[in-house]
Amino acid sequence: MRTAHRVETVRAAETRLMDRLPDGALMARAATGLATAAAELLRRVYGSRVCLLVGSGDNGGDTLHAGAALARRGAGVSAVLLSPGRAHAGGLAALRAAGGLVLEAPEAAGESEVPGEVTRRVREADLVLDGIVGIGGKGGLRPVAARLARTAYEGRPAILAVDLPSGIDADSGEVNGDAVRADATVTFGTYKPGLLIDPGREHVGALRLVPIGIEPGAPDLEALQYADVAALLPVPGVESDKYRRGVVGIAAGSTRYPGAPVLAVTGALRGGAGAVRYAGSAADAVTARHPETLVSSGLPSEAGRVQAWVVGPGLGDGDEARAALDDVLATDVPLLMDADALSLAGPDRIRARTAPTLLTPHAGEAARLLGADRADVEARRLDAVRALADRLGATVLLKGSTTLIADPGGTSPVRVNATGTSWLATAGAGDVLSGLAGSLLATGLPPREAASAAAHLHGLAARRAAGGGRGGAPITAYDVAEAIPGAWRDVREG
Ligand SMILES: NC(=O)C1=CN([C@@H]2O[C@H](COP(=O)(O)OP(=O)(O)OC[C@H]3O[C@@H](n4cnc5c(N)ncnc54)[C@H](OP(=O)(O)O)[C@@H]3O)[C@@H](O)[C@H]2O)[C@@H](O)CC1
Ligand SMILES: Nc1ncnc2c1ncn2[C@@H]1O[C@H](COP(=O)(O)OP(=O)(O)O)[C@@H](O)[C@H]1O
Ligand SMILES: [K+]
Repeated sequence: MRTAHRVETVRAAETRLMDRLPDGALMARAATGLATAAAELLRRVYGSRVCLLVGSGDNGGDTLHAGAALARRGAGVSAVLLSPGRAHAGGLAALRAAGGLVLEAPEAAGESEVPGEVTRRVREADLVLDGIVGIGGKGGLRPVAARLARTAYEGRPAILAVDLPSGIDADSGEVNGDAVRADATVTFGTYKPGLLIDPGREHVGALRLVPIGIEPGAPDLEALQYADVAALLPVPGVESDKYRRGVVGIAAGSTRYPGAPVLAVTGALRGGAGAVRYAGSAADAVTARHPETLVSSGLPSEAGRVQAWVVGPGLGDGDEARAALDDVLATDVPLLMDADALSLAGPDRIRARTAPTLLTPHAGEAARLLGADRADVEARRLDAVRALADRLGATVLLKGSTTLIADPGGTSPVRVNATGTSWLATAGAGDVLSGLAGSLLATGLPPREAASAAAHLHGLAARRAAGGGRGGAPITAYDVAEAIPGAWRDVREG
């Protein structure tokens, strides 16, 4: 499990530890880890050119100390102080003692006064360390810092962010204004939520944790790793039969959208349930693709027993859709609500449910349920997913470039899934996810676990289908569904 903690929690843990350690010990640990990561990025430290962007706080202190360590190993290190009078004194002394050069580009003097020497040092460095601001930062980059960051992208240096890319919000991943875009980030003690949630996450690059000994306790955010997901995935026992494995029902589709239920069924068939029932008007399309599906065209409750229902993909908003929705809302089996079902049901009827309920909105659907703007939801995903789970009294999986999963009540950490790829932004991918998650619900997993396992597998499947790494190729939602068994095997085999 990868865990992340909010700034408040990190600071409290830091205070507890500092009471037991000599002054500067934590910064020394952070700086050592940072210098090691910088050296790996540089490959050859001796003779390399390193430029430090240094703000007024301890983030600048870490950076100056790491710069001193690199200078002692033969790098040519220059530090650009953005608040010359307030730069970390110990770090500055260490850098000077190691032969580093100190330059100034005061924020107060403004963008037009940045000395040419500073611009040149940034542009021509092999590596720039972003020590402008860390967990003490508020808002986006100020103008001089923003300009130097731009100079770095336009030049040749690799950019290594210290603790977090300056300008992103550590707790939420919000980016208000300019923020550093790093090739790599070294974070100290624990991950910060903003490093794992978009839009902040897009600025992070390769992420590395340097342990410094803090014990921050229960996390605010967690990301499941292979072993965590493997422990959740149901495996049939020798005595299993299709009913004991769980039956999932899909209430989806309409004459206008006959394809969505096919995709949901495709995901469900690969999600661990022993059988998939389909209820709706697209039975012919479903059986044409999946003859193994148990289909019916009447109301869901007349289709036979299931252990979980999925309602919504391609349902439309006609009378049949309303009837199917009313029918499944009245059942007491776990229910996954997606797409049209979310807007048709509305907040009050979702809140009224007492059986386990999982909602899988994308940002637009979440915005409608919250009465907010889509852009606001995308900018503040963590707040949005928590608010939605609390207001609707249901588990919420918020889709998008970062998938977040929250239970109501705020007592358990929000889960984040980052196994996906932007190739997953393709029509119908959400329908596959709803079938997959519904299938896992039917096997007996609680909504939070079913949602986490489904999001993880779905993202991995997309990567397998698209071809991993930095490349990849366009994929269809069907390709994603077909790649689920491979992703499942990868997870179980570690
Ligand atoms: N906690 C730990 O366990 C450990 C923490 N460690 C390190 O300490 C870091 C936190 O240090 P910190 O608290 O001194 O805050 P930090 O982020 O350097 O900057 C705050 C200053 O920046 C300023 N400022 C604010 N917003 C700004 C902006 N947008 N643009 C520009 N400037 C802005 C603001 O001053 P202002 O100019 O607003 O008066 C404020 O004074 C942490 O990230 C990690 O690197 C490690 O050493 C080891 C253990
Ligand atoms: N940029 C992205 N990176 C990773 N995953 C993404 C991205 N954009 C969308 N996704 C994922 O793709 C799926 C799209 O679902 P959805 O928006 O419901 O599409 P549809 O309604 O067409 O099925 C979701 O699982 C979502 O998390
Ligand atoms: K930083």
